[in-house]
Amino acid sequence: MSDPVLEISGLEVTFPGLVRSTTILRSIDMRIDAGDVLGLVGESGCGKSMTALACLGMVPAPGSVSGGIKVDGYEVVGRSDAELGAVRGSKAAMIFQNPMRSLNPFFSVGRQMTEIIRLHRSCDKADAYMIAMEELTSVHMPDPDFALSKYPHQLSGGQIQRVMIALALACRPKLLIADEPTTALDVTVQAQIISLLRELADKTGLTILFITHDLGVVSQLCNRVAVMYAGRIVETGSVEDVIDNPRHPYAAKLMNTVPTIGHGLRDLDSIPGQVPDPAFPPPGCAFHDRCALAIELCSQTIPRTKVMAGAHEVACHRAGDIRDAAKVTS
Ligand SMILES: Nc1ncnc2c1ncn2[C@@H]1O[C@H](COP(=O)(O)OP(=O)(O)OP(=O)(O)O)[C@@H](O)[C@H]1O
Repeated sequence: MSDPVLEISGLEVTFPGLVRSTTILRSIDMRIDAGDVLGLVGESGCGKSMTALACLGMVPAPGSVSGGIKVDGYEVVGRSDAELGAVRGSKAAMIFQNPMRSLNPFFSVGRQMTEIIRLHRSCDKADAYMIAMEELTSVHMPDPDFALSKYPHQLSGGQIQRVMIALALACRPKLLIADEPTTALDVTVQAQIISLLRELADKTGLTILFITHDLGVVSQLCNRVAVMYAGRIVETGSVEDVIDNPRHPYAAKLMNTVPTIGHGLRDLDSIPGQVPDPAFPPPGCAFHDRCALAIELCSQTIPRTKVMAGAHEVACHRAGDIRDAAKVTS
């Protein structure tokens, strides 16, 4: 088995508070192999973005990080900002929901792209411009020369997201982290960006950690899924394992009872009850008070992760019973 592109082990992220500290991420283990596209899903506030930020050593102060995060073999936890320069861009690059915020409105797209490319590829201005043109062509920007001459506000949301993907790829990262990169785009443009990412994964073997609320996108784009709940990974497996045969009651709820919205893609924010406040985590399994299958043990003991079959892993005391439960709760 080849070395993973991303290997997270025992990751915890904690923020100090006036009265008590709050642990946002708990015992996260995750592995992404070369060429995998892993969808990280879960309700709002469960810790998806914080996991992504931790991978680039970008947890905001005063958060503290413990555990291990290896990106292409390089340990991220405990590194200084200067050392993390070796990871950001060249080992892992990130694209965000609001790409406009990542660019400076006062400089042309061309100037910003060439400066960043020169920083990572040690080349002169003319070569950086050629690389920018090539990368914009590879993300199907209609007129790359024209796009490079424009200021960010003169391009559409979809075009700016293509610029950000091109910029990320120009640095030749091993891992692309995409944090809800299509949420702010209209449906047609969303579909174009998803199909572009799928094409890049197929053609170049790009490894992607894709954060989303949208299970339709997971089915189209990803080959693996990790489901997060209240700062923990509760189920991981292939798309077929997790979407067609979920074993955690939370994942089963997401996959079976979530209504279809507008354009036919399913959104996650509709399970009755609420994700617990991370400052006051319930004892035992954090999902037990929303779970139709909970037994006494669930309110007492945090379930360990069990391997169901192959790479399908579930952290639930009732994981063995969930095939029937999924039918009951749907
Ligand atoms: N800078 C911060 N300081 C303290 N707590 C934070 C900070 N940023 C996020 N959190 C908390 O961390 C938890 C996880 O947030 P995160 O943004 O990772 O969730 P998410 O799953 O990405 O949600 P969404 O889908 O809405 O983006 C939340 O409870 C949030 O309030």
